[in-house]
Amino acid sequence: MDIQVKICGLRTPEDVAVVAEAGARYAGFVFFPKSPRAVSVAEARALALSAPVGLAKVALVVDADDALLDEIVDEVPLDMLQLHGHESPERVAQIRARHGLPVMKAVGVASEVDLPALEAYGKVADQLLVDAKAPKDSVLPGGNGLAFDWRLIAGRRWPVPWMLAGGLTPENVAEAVRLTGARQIDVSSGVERARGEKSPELIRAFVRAAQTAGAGAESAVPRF
Ligand SMILES: O=C(O)c1ccccc1NCC(=O)[C@H](O)[C@H](O)COP(=O)(O)O
Repeated sequence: MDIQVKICGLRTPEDVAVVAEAGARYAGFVFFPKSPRAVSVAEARALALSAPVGLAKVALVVDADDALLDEIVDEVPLDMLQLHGHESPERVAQIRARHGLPVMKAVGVASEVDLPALEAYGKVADQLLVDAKAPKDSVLPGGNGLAFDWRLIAGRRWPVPWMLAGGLTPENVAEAVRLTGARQIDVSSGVERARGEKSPELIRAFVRAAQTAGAGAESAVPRF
């Protein structure tokens, strides 16, 4: 089973190069001013232009208005928009129609009651990001390095591709893949040496661990 990895919160051309060399599929740029990983539109443009072919560029926004989205989409060569705020299903559909880019909607999960939202967003988004719900007092709606109970989604499937996120690390990603059956994995805090600062060693270790977990899962499937 091929596991696709997204590394989120890249801020330097070196981050982008390491992520690509390590074999990740997606690179995420955060447009949320309060984040230690925030980049400006101009910075994101330079980062996206430095990305090699095959590395998909994702813009992460939080309840962005049309003006900001227009600016980002006009300036930054992108492959996907990640909506990480309280965007309603109607707003997701509107953004998708307006910008002509695939849209991934992040949904925070802490308990069973959060799961129906995944069904609702699965009808309007191109992908889902199944993430840990941010604590109420958190400044950041995501990227807090917190995991949720993966057993909540074990065996569940949605009508669109989805990524697992929240508190993943090189050490726990194999168990997360085993429990959830995720084929796409997203990480930010777990590959940082300091808040907002990516570690090349941790990025490489994470991608290796995720891909090894995927290969293990494949070999468990009987071949006839
Ligand atoms: O990373 C941020 O600073 C951030 C800010 C605002 C909204 C979302 C943000 N991050 C989301 C992510 O990086 C990931 O998609 C995901 O939540 C995993 O984060 P982590 O638990 O840190 O691995």
